[in-house]
Amino acid sequence: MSKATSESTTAAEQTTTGETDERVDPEWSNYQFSGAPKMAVEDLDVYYGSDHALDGISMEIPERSVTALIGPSGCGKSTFLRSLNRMNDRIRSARVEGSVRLDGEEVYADGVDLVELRKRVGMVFQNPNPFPKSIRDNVSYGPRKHGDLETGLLARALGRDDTEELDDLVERSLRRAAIWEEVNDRLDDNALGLSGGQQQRLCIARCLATDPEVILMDEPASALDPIATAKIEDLIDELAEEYTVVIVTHNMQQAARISEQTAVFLTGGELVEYDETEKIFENPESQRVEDYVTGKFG
Ligand SMILES: Nc1ncnc2c1ncn2[C@@H]1O[C@H](COP(=O)(O)OP(=O)(O)OP(=O)(O)O)[C@@H](O)[C@H]1O
Repeated sequence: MSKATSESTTAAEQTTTGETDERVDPEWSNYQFSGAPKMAVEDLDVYYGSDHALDGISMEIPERSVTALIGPSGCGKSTFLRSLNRMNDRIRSARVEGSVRLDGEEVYADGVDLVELRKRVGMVFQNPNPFPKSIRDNVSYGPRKHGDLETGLLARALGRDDTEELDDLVERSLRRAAIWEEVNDRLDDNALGLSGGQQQRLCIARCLATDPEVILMDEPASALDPIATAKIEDLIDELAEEYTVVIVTHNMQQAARISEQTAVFLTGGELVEYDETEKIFENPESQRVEDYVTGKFG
């Protein structure tokens, strides 16, 4: 079945990597939704040295929903995710051109406070990465580091002690991350003693503790077993009531289960199609996307 029926979109020779000269129609990624976008990306190019990793990406991300990014290995999903909160700035060879806006404000403008940006746009990585500290200290790490909450001898000596607020924040964040019931009797235990799935929910709690508006997730369940994965998926579903979630996943069933809209990146760092998840999986416009989601390559 070919979806590329117009003259201009005829799919050409398909290789096993999905490379083809099928023209990418900008209409295929012009996903329309109601309300203002939480994030808006326009003509985004990212280079690593002379390698062109993302090629002219434009897409808008609706708030309080789950947006999935899918595509074969190396097509630029993680690069795109990192460009949303300027994590690519940490990579020496990376160069970013184009625009990313958060609530209409340019993320790449001069003078943007990167700490503040990454508080508003938090990130959860593929492998759970708790600090070798207590569960409590892991969750409260961000607010303490940023000086939002202070505890301890020095703080008390200076007449400031936010221990109660901190305890509240730890409980609230662990509850929101659906792990409170499992750890509330051992908050002072080392986080490395938790299972992989618990560690990942703890990392989500740590991210929530800085009160983000957008949560970027880079394959957050790929290192977990099916039961732990199901818990993370349920959690993502709940989080989307309050937060804007953008998730990279290799697992297409997962994208289909948890996201409202899906963006498909293909070889060469192109955004080929972006639409409601159901449309992407059941009736995509692009032949290459159809071949990818039906498992013909990738
Ligand atoms: N730190 C880096 N330095 C140089 N090149 C990089 C770096 N990170 C990614 N790249 C290159 O950029 C391209 C896109 O990589 P990226 O990791 O964004 O893709 P991806 O779709 O997330 O892949 P995967 O699914 O395998 O994680 C690849 O060619 C990759 O080799």
